[in-house]
Amino acid sequence: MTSFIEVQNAEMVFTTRKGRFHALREINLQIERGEFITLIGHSGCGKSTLLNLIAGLLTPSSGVLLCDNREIAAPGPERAVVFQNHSLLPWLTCYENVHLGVERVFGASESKEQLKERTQAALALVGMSHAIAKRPHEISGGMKQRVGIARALAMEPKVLLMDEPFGALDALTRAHLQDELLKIVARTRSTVVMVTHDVDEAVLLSDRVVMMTNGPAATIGEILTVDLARPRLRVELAEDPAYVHYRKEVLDFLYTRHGHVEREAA
Ligand SMILES: Nc1ncnc2c1ncn2[C@@H]1O[C@H](COP(=O)(O)OP(=O)(O)OP(=O)(O)O)[C@@H](O)[C@H]1O
Repeated sequence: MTSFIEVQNAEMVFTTRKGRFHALREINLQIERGEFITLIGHSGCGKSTLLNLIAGLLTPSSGVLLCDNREIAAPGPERAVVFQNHSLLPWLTCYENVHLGVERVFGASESKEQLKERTQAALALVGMSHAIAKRPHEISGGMKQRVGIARALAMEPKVLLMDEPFGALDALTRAHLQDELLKIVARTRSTVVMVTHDVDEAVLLSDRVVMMTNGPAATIGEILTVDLARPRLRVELAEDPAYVHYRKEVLDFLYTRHGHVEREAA
């Protein structure tokens, strides 16, 4: 039986002005429904490339990707993407930004009232009901990111793909949104694949941490299963020996076994 998401022998070779660049090699990954997966690795190793392959924004040079037994050949509403820098349309209100996605997915099958309810419910889920009439420039970075998450969730995607969604935020806002995301995902039971640079974020959120080797021709080095009970509370976890152990495993992989090439050369 195949898993919910299957990446089978995926290779990614980019054609650049300087020639061919082999970004990813032999990527094999199985993700089950409802799993929270993070992709971690040094800058430039190919995390976003792998996420974009799953999103259908890129096509692999060879290999196959499947979602729910169908080949991923293009982007689709069942795989919503949240980027690091929110991608809200600046001339639309928060409500309109979310409604746009809702209309695209459910516009043909549901009434205007139902679309409105979906939009309002998604904004309520991320605690943004108070700002529905505001435009992106009138709200903070953390709030914009929440609206971006609301837009993605409102489309009821089977998979939520997130590329460093909290990377541009200050530490406190980031921690707050991580906690919110944990609660939302517990409610929606979404399957999530998230790119991160942050070891604590990876361990706190994930069922499995996919650790990538350095590029070029990067691949999956190791996969760490994080067997910590949910709900997870960051303050309690900080001193939990199991959490400390998982964190060290990821740090060892990144800085001992696969230290960044630039540092090694130095
Ligand atoms: N469209 C493209 N054309 C050519 N090379 C590309 C393209 N997209 C990515 N690359 C190269 O592929 C490699 C992997 O890039 P990618 O953005 O996936 O890495 P990343 O791990 O997400 O990096 P970061 O953590 O810095 O965001 C890099 O060397 C990058 O320069």
